[in-house]
Amino acid sequence: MMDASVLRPAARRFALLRAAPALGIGAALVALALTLSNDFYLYVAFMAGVYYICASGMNVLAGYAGQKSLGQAGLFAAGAYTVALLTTRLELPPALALAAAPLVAAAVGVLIALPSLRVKGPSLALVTLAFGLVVEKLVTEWTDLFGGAQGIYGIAPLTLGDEPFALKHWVVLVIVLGVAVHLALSHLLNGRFGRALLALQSDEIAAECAGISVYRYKTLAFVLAAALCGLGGALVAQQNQYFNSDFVTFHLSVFILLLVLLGGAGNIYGPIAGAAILTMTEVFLAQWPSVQHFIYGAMLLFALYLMPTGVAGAIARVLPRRMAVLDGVETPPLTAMQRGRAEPSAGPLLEVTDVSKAFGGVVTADKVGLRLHAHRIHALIGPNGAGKSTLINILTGVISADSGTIRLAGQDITRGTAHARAARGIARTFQNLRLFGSMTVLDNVLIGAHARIGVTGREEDAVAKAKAVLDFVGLGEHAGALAGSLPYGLQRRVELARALAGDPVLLLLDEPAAGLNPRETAELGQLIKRIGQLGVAVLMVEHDMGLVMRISDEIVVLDRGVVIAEGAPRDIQTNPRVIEAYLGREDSPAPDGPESDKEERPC
Ligand SMILES: Nc1ncnc2c1ncn2[C@@H]1O[C@H](COP(=O)(O)OP(=O)(O)OP(=O)(O)O)[C@@H](O)[C@H]1O
Repeated sequence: MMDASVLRPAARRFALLRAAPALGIGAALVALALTLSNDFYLYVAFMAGVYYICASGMNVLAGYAGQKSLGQAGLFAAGAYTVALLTTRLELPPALALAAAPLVAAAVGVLIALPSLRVKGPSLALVTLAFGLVVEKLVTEWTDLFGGAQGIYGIAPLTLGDEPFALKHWVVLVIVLGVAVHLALSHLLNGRFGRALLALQSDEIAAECAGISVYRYKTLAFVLAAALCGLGGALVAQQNQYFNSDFVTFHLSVFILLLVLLGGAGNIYGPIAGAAILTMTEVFLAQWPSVQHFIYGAMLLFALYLMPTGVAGAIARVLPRRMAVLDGVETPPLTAMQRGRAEPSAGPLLEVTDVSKAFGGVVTADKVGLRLHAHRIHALIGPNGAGKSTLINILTGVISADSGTIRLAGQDITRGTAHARAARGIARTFQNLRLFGSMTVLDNVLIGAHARIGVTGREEDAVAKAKAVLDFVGLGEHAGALAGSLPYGLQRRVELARALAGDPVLLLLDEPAAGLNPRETAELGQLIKRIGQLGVAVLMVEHDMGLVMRISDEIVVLDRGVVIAEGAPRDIQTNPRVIEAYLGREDSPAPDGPESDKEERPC
């Protein structure tokens, strides 16, 4: 066994080793390009490189963040017209213009991100489609600036000495840029950033509650995709030394999306496969331009219906899966949550005062007051529809209260977003499981640690801590399994591990025993008690009265949004208001002690 700190130089060597194949292939491609003298082949290679650069950005947006944009032609145009206008109108140096192109496209990307953040799925496709059409119209009609179909001539290319770049130099440049983009994106996407994007694609609410700012990450994905598409456009404009509105078509937007979907969305190698296959297809179909659109449409349908993981995904399925787990790294047992070290005798960790919430005429929280303490297990019980889940949603920032205040460790968090509250140490599980099912158990837990890891955190430390959390909940051997493939009881534990991974000070559990058998419920009870002993304040919404009475230090009873009782389990069992609230409803069992857990309530 070795210590994680010993691993640092090894990890650096490992990173270099990971970069070696891309650098080697890049060097081989450069050597090959330098031997080529046929302009046609060189041009095909250049366009393959440009398509790869555009597709790799689109993969971040569509493949990882799940935002299928149909407006990339507009961003390609933003880059192309930037170099065109900067070099012809302002006569700026071509290298400076090329560097400016992705920045201008990124700024346009922010503009399209803003409306797109409010919509999803087909509506998102329509918003981005509209953007592409607006740009197409703009560059066609505003002839004074963009030259319309006549285009802009005399775009200054890059130079070598005093000579303009030959086609061979452009090919070398796109290979160098392609390798750099690949390495940068591999680094980004195979870590915290990529996990966050995949998480928000899978479930935005669960991602927010794990500490991920969905808004910020979606915007970043739009910006990256825009910058790389703009770079592609700029390269084409400078290499051609000409650009006109005929380049900016809906067809181009579909083509860029197809590069990703056919190659393999959400796979770092997808854009390489897409660019290789579609460049070849384009060359082949050049003799029959009339069937080009038909074939691309058919390929899009094929990719969407028959090969949802694309070519790279299909290849990955037959290759042995590489485990991200660092074997041999010592994982010290969890003895305390780093932030959950408040003394048991300290004041309340969470103070809820007069919180109210109504949906139309339904009042789900009516001046609710609550005080939760570190090291203690609190249960929130009440008949169906009492407002328990709503209160959990209010405390975690998933929905906002109409009035009242919430203070965590003395700080007002009433208006804080869900991800900001998660970053402050409020973690939760959900009544209906919200796992990232197609990701590994380890990745689910790492996503839970998103805010704690931070931008500067080291991946191997995060993995070591995630493994410690998995061992703590008894899932160590399942780290590499896909979360969605586990039996239901284990999936519930994965959600619990994800919540614990962020070092919470407060853990909110929404019906953690729902769907568990009696043995699993008993084990869960033990686990929750151990979590309390780590210094965490636990609030558990639960209908299994056996579990509630066995492990709770304090119980709060909610009925129709009103707190009708609070106290020790023994007091609650004999409280007449509580008995009346339960017995008044046919669908809810009365809280009559541990024996009642044989009567499991269907959820
Ligand atoms: N987003 C919403 N819009 C409208 N009504 C809602 C919304 N969320 C909850 N409600 C209503 O608020 C009431 C309380 O629901 P909530 O899910 O909080 O109750 P609960 O105590 O958790 O119930 P259960 O034990 O059955 O899960 C219900 O009448 C529900 O229909």
